[in-house]
Amino acid sequence: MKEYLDLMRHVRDEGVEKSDRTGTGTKSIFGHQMRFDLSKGFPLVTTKKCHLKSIIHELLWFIKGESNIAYLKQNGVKIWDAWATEDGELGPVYGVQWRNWPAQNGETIDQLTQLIHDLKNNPDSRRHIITAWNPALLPDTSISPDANAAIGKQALPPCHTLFQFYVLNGKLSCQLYQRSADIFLGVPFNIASYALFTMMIAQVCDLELGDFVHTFGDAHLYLNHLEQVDEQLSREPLPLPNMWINPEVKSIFDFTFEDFELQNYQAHPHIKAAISV
Ligand SMILES: Nc1nc(=O)c2c([nH]1)NC[C@@H]1CN(c3ccc(C(=O)N[C@@H](CCC(=O)O)C(=O)O)cc3)CN21
Ligand SMILES: O=c1ccn([C@H]2C[C@H](O)[C@@H](COP(=O)(O)O)O2)c(=O)[nH]1
Repeated sequence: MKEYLDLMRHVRDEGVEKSDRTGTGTKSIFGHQMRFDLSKGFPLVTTKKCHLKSIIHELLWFIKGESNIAYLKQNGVKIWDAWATEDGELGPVYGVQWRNWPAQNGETIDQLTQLIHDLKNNPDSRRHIITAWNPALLPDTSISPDANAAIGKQALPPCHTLFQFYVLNGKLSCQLYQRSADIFLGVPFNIASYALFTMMIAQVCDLELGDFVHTFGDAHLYLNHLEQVDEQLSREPLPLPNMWINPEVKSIFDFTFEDFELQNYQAHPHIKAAISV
C-alpha cells in the first residue's frame, strides 16, 4: 500500500492548512490519483489493522439500496451512527441513488442493475457510470445531518460521488471520483470497498481483474490525526492479503457476508483516531 502512504506523506508534508465544515481543521491538497492492480492482491492498508467487517457490511448495505442503518446496526457496524436520526434514517444516500434514483415521472432508475446489464452486453461502452451526486437531494447546510435526513434530504452529500467501469481484453477496471477524502479514517475504507465491489462485479460478469483507479478532489488530513499519521508513516508496509470470494455467486444481489474471506492479512496494530462529524 505504498500509494496510500505516499498520499499520506505528501499531504502531511505539502498540504496547506484549511478550515472545514466540522471545525477540526485540515491539511489539504486538491487533486490526486492512485492506481491498484487488483490481480496483485487485495488493497487493504497493512500499516494499521483495518476492520474489514465494517467495510463488507457497508458495501452489502449500499447494494441493498437502503436509507436506514438498521442492517448495519444488526451486524454491529457503527460507522454511520453519528449522522443518522434516532430511527436510523440517513435520507437518500448512496444505496438509494444507486438503486432507486428518483426520475421525473415518479419512476426510479436502478443504476446498478443497468450497469451490470450493460457490462455484460456492451462491454466496450464508455458510459458505464453510476452517480450518487443528486443536486435535488443535497442537504440544507444550515441544519444538522440528522435534521436533513428527517426531511428526506441526504444527511451528508456523497463523498464517493461517481464511478465508471472500463473493460479491456476481458479485464474490468473501475475509477472512482471522490470529491472529499479523510485520508486517515475514510480512505482505507473507500479503497477496500471499491476494490471489493469491482471484484464482485467482475465475478458476476465473467471478467478478469483490472485496476482500481482512485481519483481525489479535496484530500485532507484532519489536524487531530497528525500524530497517528506520523506513527503510521514510521511503519513498513507488509505484503498484501488475498480476498477469497465464493465463486458460486452469480448475481451482484446474492452476496452475503459469508461469501468473503480475507486470507493472509498481516498488519501492524490498529491506530485509534477521532472522527469529525
Ligand atoms: N470525517 C469523516 N470521515 C469519514 O471517513 C466519513 C465521515 N466523516 N462521514 C461519513 C462516513 C462514515 N465513515 C467512517 C466513519 C467512521 C470510521 C471509523 O471510526 N473507523 C475506525 C473504526 C472502524 C470500525 O468501527 O469498524 C477505524 O479505526 O477505522 C470510518 C469511516 C466514512 N465517512
Ligand atoms: O466514504 C467517505 C465518506 C466521507 N469521507 C469524509 C471526507 C470528509 O472528511 C467528510 C465529509 O465532509 P464534507 O464536508 O461533506 O466533505 O467525510 C470519506 O473520506 N470517505
